[in-house]
Amino acid sequence: MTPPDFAPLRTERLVLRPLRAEDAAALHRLVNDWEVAKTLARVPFPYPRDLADTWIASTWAQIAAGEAWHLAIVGEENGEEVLVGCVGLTLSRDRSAAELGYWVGRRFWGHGVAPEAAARLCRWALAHLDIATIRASALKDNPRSQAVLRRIGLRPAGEGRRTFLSRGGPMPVLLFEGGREAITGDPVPAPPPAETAAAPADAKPVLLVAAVALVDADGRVLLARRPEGKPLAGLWEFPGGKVQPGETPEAALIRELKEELDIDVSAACLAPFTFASHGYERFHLLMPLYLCRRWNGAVRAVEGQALAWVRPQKLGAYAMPPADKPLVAMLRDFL
Ligand SMILES: Nc1nc2c([nH]c(=O)n2[C@@H]2O[C@H](COP(=O)(O)OP(=O)(O)OP(=O)(O)O)[C@@H](O)[C@H]2O)c(=O)[nH]1
Repeated sequence: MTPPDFAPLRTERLVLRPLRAEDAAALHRLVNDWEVAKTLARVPFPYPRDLADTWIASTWAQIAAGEAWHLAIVGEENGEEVLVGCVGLTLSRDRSAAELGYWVGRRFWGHGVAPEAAARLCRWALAHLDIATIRASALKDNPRSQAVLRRIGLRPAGEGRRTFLSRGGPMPVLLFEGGREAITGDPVPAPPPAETAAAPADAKPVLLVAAVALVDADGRVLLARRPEGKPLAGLWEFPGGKVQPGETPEAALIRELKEELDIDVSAACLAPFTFASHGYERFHLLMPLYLCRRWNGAVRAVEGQALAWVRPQKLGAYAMPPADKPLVAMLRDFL
């Protein structure tokens, strides 16, 4: 077997990449340490050397099957790549959630490696997999790991018991979970204009976003997937974006469609259809939705975002921001 094709994920200081057969010795050295093994559910102690080889091969099979992504966390020391730990996500049976796990070699503790690596993998997963939730657990006697989970945005979700191979039986754990809002952030509001300074302290700014349902000759609607790095990454939405100060919604759409999809649209081809008015946690979204059946140029994902032409009846199968739900129902009825 060979390592699967998986483009490494980079952070400021680390690279997350599939494990390699040559990592086995270093992996064994780091994980065959009671202080590390005692925090891990599926790791025996002592850890047999040949288990490292078997486990590495099993991670390749899981990535290839799209079931779990256990990656090496590597850093750089004196210009050389060094294995620091591992981070992984395993899909739940119904594939709607993934379980996060990680460990860091003792010599690398205290540098924020675990939150940096775990946050990166979670953001990747929410943007690229069809999951809505990330779950994790940490031993009750492991406050350091609990702090990591809180730091990446997961929230406490009760208590449970899990079998720990290293401890020889079930142990009490704290459960954590979080969705897109918690991990990739609530969409960030535009700063409120000066006139709203006198508004009540709890008033949310109103954010004006223009969006469009592009409809092709077969009656299919274009959805774009919010790319990694944006709030709510991984959700599917109608192309569009924030209306800038001094811009009309139509001008904003014409600009966004050129920037995001490389097509030219004229204001005359943007037919007002309906709007969304939705209270997010930190702002209120007001989003006119236009219909457009004519444009110049071939639709192209300029920002590398995934695109899908979707039949109206199939729109419900795509996870979309909560504001879009009523729009989808109206589109389905209309088209
Ligand atoms: N384009 C678009 N935005 C939507 C939809 N539904 C929805 O809630 N929104 C929200 O509207 C806001 C649009 O912001 P955006 O981040 O896409 O806008 P933008 O491209 O101008 O942002 P940027 O320049 O900051 O990257 C986000 O908060 C997004 O979650 C939708 O169907 N299409």
